[in-house]
Amino acid sequence: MTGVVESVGAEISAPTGGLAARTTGLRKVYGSTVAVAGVDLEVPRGAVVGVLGPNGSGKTTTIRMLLGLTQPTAGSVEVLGHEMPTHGDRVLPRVGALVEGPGFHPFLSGRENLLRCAAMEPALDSGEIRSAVGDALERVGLAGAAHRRYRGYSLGMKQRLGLAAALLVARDLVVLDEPTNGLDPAGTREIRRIIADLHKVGTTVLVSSHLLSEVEATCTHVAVMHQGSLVAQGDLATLLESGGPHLLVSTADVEGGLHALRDNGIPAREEDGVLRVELTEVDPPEVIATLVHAGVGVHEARRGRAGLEDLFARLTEEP
Ligand SMILES: Nc1ncnc2c1ncn2[C@@H]1O[C@H](COP(=O)(O)OP(=O)(O)OP(=O)(O)O)[C@@H](O)[C@H]1O
Repeated sequence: MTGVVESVGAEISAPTGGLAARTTGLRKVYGSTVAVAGVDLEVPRGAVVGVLGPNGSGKTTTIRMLLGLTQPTAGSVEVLGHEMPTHGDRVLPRVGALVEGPGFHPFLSGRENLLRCAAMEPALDSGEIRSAVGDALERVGLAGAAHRRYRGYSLGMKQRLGLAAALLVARDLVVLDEPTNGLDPAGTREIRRIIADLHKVGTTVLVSSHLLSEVEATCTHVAVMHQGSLVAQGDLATLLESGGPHLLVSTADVEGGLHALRDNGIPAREEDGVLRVELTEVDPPEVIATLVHAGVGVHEARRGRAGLEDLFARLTEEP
């Protein structure tokens, strides 16, 4: 995966309805394959939205259509208040993107490639190009390897260069397709930090991932894709709780715990060797007090977050 940045002409206009991007009935069909099956995606302004889904669920195709890189079979796309791809020339300079596809010259160095990208950024004067490139290389941790040919870069270094290109100038929206692909744990942490920094300054970020843990660590909102469809979207906290808040209690005496809770009118069941207590009518202190009072030792009690985890497990378990 290599990076490519979209550019040209900077201008600010407020997107409608507090959304930085929106798709309506977005669909893409390749022959007999329905890659994207009518997606209504909403990307709130200022949010970090994680597009989550197993391989082949349509994340990249959706992102490519959002950026005007792939023509939809049906449906519409609005980015920063403008129809895409019709108004791509107005919108794309304000959008930094790291997406799959060829973008860099194999025989040029990382720095030379980035200088070429920077020369196409309308927001950069020629006098600002060198320092913008230097800053971007520093920011993604590639300054030390900037003189080396792109051809010899590892996947992780290619990812970093793509990200550097996306961050050459301040953007209103940054779109990252699987940005941690090929990165080691330290590189993954750096990407998280960069996303957090973008969020702090109010940049909207749309980032795809097939890892729930990745999305949980970085995103304020999530959109879950499965077989081309959007099966859930919303703010992360709400989705995580959507299966109903519950408490998972580890104890050596599960049977005793079940009796103690049920005797006190607290519905509970065993789940994978621990007690699961729905928190609709009781709160965690009451559950723990009931168990302790009955002489059932509590090793650990934690809030379960069934909604998104269950949903995502169901998606990823399918062949
Ligand atoms: N250019 C293409 N031609 C034919 N089929 C395609 C093309 N691009 C994507 N597809 C198919 O569309 C479906 C969705 O692919 P897409 O790359 O959007 O999924 P994804 O969720 O991004 O997967 P991954 O996590 O593996 O990148 C897949 O079945 C894929 O094989």
